[in-house]
Amino acid sequence: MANLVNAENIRGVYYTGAKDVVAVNDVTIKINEGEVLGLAGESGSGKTTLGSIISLIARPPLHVEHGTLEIDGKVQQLGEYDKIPRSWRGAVVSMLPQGAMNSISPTKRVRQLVYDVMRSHDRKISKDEAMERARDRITMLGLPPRVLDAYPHQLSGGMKQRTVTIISTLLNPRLLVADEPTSALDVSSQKVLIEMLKDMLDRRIMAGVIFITHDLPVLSTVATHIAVMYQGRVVEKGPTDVIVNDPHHPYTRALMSSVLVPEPKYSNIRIEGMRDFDRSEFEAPAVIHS
Ligand SMILES: Nc1ncnc2c1ncn2[C@@H]1O[C@H](COP(=O)(O)OP(=O)(O)OP(=O)(O)O)[C@@H](O)[C@H]1O
Repeated sequence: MANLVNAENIRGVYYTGAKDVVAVNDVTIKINEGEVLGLAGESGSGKTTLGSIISLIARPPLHVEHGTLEIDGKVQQLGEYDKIPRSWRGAVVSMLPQGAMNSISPTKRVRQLVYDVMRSHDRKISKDEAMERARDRITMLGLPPRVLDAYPHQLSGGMKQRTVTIISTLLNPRLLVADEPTSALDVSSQKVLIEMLKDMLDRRIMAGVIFITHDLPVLSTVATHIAVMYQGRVVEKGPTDVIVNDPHHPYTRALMSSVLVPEPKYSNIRIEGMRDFDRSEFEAPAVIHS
């Protein structure tokens, strides 16, 4: 499969005024076309920070000290003094932030949100054209066109999340970074959203996805590959079945054994809290499976 994304040597630090927090520490990840890379790791391990840097939306107090992002062979330096072309945001890489469905303006109908997104990229687009394109996309992905006329509160949680996902990909980004898109949904709405994301990939609406979640069972159904983060670093990365069934790094093994709905291989293992471990154990070198 063709290479889609090379994100290399990314270092992101929060300058807090007191002690700086190194949230992403020299991380390199690669994604091929058609892949869903799941980012896993405990709270605070740096998943959201890495996602925001790759989506080009890092803002102070977060500073990108260095890193490069290559998408489809085009290279962009990510350092804070490097100018990022407007055309990359939303159109080359788009982020669906955590809680997006609850942060959309309650006073705007979906059609207005759609127009705002389309217009941010193409100042000349008419309302009619924006609506026509959105209606086509919404219908193609199995939602009723009436969602365009709805206010956010009129949609169910699952419908709202599917709608914001569609809006965030209206510009056909090459890469979608979705941060905890399923965490506020019930199990059946999670399933529908995951099916829609897969459908969008099949239809080439986007060419690859970074899917950030705490939820390892969800990740094993959606991700083709998983990268496990621990204290700002990727400690293990590989195909999903290898990470789930044969993890090598001690932290990945601990993370997998903490899953409450374990894979068969883990069903007889005592569930161990992360606090039972000596953290120095996790300082083992990163394991990258091809
Ligand atoms: N605005 C901020 N200022 C200072 N430190 C921050 C800020 N935002 C995040 N951090 C710190 O950066 C580190 C990485 O946080 P991040 O939110 O990226 O982790 P995460 O793995 O996404 O966690 P979660 O799963 O809880 O969202 C943590 O130590 C966090 O406390």
